[in-house]
Amino acid sequence: MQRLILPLPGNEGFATRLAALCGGEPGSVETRRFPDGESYVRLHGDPQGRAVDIVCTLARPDPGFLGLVFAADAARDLGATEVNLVAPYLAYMRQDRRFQAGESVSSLSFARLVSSTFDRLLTVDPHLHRHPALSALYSIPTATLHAAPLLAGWIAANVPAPLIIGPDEESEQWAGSIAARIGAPHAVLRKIRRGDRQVDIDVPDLARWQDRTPVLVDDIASSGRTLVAAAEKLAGMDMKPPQCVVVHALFADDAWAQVSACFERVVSTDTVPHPSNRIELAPLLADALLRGLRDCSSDLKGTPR
Ligand SMILES: O=P(O)(O)OC[C@H]1O[C@H](OP(=O)(O)OP(=O)(O)O)[C@H](O)[C@@H]1O
Repeated sequence: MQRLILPLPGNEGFATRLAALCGGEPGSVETRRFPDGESYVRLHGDPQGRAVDIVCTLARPDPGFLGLVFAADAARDLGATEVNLVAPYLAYMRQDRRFQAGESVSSLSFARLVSSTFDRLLTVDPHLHRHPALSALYSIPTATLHAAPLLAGWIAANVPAPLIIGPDEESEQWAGSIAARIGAPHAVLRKIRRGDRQVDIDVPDLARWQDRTPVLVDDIASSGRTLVAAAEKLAGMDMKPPQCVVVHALFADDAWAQVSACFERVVSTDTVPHPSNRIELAPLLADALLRGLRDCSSDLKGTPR
């Protein structure tokens, strides 16, 4: 039986492409607020006897999260054989430990809530720096997809003679893998985060790459301070105008204006809808759904709830 693809509001475009690519039936989720502010949710599409994939990217997750839970519970009540969360961007991955006494470890709390609601989770490049895999946080099977090959393809097709640059030590994995795929050199900067919007960047000597176009690659652009600080340092080094490719285009508040002013071009994947989206990931996710969420990454294990 065809899968039922149910997008939460704002995810319709991605879900329509996904459904077309994996042969699923697109449905919809109607949401509104009752006068007292509580959430109303109604599914349009019949979950009875079929796998249901609820599509909801989790950028700015707080206002819609209860509606997402209600939609999943409704699909299960109405006979879905399994209820999966397709979250191209996965929220709450950065507060993954107690940095100061008394803080909540929101990564773990959020993972518990999602794991108690869904059977499986499919996502793209979760911000996993201190945990080896999503299975360290989530108790349901999780499938992780990686955008690096597509980022590499975009850079190879659009930027002649690139120098791939990761803004911090943790981005070595991205920068190294993208550079290796396209036969380009890469460099990694040093970042010290001093606060939510305070970042210091040190740049190594890049003089031997002055004939190349610097391309910053990162997983997330949120406040944009990492990218702005890196661009400011590069500007003082007589390099060619830099470009930037990110996976998850969160661009909080005025970040888009700040970042786009510092780079010749900024592009992103479509995990979060944004004017910078140029790299389409629906085919990657559709392929994962067609394979039954198998073989996406090593952390697809555990028992569906
Ligand atoms: O746009 P911004 O607000 O600068 O946020 C984006 C940056 O933050 C994340 O790393 P982070 O500095 O949080 O380091 P972490 O790997 O220790 O979480 C991410 O990998 C980006 O580099």
